[in-house]
Amino acid sequence: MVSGTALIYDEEMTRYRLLWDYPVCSIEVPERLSVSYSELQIQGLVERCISVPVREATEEEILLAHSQDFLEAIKTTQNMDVEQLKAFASQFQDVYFHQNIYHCAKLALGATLQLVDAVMTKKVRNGIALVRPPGHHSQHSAANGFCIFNNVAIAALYAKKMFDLKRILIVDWDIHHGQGTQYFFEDDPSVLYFSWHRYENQEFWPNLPESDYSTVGKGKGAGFNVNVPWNKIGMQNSDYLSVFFHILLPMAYEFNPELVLISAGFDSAINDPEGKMCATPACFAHLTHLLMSLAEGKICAVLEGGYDLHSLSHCICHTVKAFLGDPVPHLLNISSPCDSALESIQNVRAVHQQHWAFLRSLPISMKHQNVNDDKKLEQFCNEEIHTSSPNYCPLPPKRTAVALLGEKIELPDRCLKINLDSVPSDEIWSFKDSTVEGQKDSLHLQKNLCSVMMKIFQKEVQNGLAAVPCLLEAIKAVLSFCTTCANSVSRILVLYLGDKDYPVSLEDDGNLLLIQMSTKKLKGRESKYHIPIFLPKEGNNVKGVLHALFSLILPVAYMYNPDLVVTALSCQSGVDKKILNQLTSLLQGLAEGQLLCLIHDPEVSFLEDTICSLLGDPILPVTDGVLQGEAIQEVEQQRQRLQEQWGILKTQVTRTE
Ligand SMILES: NCCCNCCCCCC(=O)CS
Ligand SMILES: [Zn+2]
Repeated sequence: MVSGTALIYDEEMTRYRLLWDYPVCSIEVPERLSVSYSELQIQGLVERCISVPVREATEEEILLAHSQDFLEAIKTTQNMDVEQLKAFASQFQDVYFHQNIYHCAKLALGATLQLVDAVMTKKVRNGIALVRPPGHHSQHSAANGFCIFNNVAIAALYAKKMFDLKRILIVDWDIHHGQGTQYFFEDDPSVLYFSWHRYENQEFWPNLPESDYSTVGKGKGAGFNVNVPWNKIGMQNSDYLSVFFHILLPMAYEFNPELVLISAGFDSAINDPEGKMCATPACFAHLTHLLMSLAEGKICAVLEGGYDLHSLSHCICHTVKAFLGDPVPHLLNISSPCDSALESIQNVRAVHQQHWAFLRSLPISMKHQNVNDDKKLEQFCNEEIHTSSPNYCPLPPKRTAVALLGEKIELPDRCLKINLDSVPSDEIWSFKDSTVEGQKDSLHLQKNLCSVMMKIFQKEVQNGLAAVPCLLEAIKAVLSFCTTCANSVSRILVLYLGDKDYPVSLEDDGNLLLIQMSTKKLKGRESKYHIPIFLPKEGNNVKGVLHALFSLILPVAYMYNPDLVVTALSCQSGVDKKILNQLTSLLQGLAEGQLLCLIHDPEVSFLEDTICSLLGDPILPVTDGVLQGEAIQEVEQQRQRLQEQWGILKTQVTRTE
């Protein structure tokens, strides 16, 4: 199983800087790399990564994207004096040159390609290249916006050529539009380019009409270029997560990429002088985590922008920790996106409706700019960053406590087996679903669940799994355990996949959120904290689980912000096992990864897959990501109904007044 996170950095890339007075470019300083790298060292992350050396890109690699003339021109900067460098720079927009910048641009590109090689040849699972100059603004024959060679665009072209890839996703979360990258792949359906960027109705740099949501790609590439404009500053974690849930993730799963490249610019984080946004460094741990279930975890993050050294270095550390599989921190106060963000989300979904199955059958209208929610006018954000850099502390080993498996499977040694007392293993399987036979059995059940949960709460393990005779019994046992023994747990999210009517206790005090996915319409009383989701069965397969996951379950779960997540699944539920593994993997972004999986009447193969998901191993992609009409309608109706209580579910501006 592929593991390991590559960290690619060389201090040679700090050896160029601005040599004359050019205010627009003064923020792009060498310290961006050196400060970030030293923060990685302080947090003990350098030694946890696999160091991969940089190399110079070859001319052939540069020419994958750039013209020969452009390359020859850049070469000449090596022998220029400052006046000549200044004159040379004036032919391009917002970019400066230095005698050593050509060398560093070759190293930045070489580092990027080294990362692609390491991931594609399975030396590592994922990784990050800390490079400068950045790349996503540079074009066939033009340097632009601090960028010389387009590192990520060439990485995609290189990966297609060297590894014969057919589907590559580029996620550009930098706060500037990577127009250079867009131009390279506008008519190419094999590269899905996604970018959000500060736009302010074309008032913000690079002030291009083609950066708006209406640019969806050309010809065969139509639908494979996705622009999400931020028309106000001050966007927060909720705005960023909403775009992932309601636009990027459904598209990414439908596209099913073989490789994910991130144009990882962190000028989209709080306190950045360019972005003036409010998303916290911890948010980038979640953005990273949410992408890690794609492409069997093959992700290459390449640094683009990011100019506040403190914010930048903490964002990079959060990204690396997520890559390493560390628990991702709680995000507080997730709620409805602001109206301006909703307007952008609505418009992106409207123009892409014809290109993506998950949107096709929805009633989405265009919404033109007339929103003026001044909430985003404030220059600075109301939440200071929680960047008290965690003092260096080794995390508990990523272990999974497993109970009640009998002898059917031998567990990976990374698991902690809860030894059963003297109950002979064959008896364990004797439980019937309807009732738990005899007092002994339910007592036995309780004891085993308690031991798994104790280990989770004592942080001896990250998460746990228990094969149980009856899901409803087990859920009740878990809840009673938490109320009695674990006072640190005040909010529990239970995701129950089954048809039994769960006896919802009357009090809706919010310390239990039950989301139940069922293939039959549940008559149970629905309330804010009891969400029944009906998913029609087609043949023996339940469709729309992924759609429900992105449109409903994850957004509500993030807004609820539980201390513990419990999944209660039954193998007979008719849900594709690969989808259940995606669900198990994605839900680990909540509750700092404290997840307990209850499985009824498990099949061995499913147990093994679930354990792999819990251990953070790469999971298989879902091939039939294309969703079905009816299921989408059902989920859409639930979303419409719940969005008043769970604002994160909104996907369009609702005129309340
Ligand atoms: N401050 C408002 C003016 C905007 N100046 C933009 C300068 C180019 C930025 C390029 C960049 O950051 C690469 S990620
Ligand atoms: Zn940028």
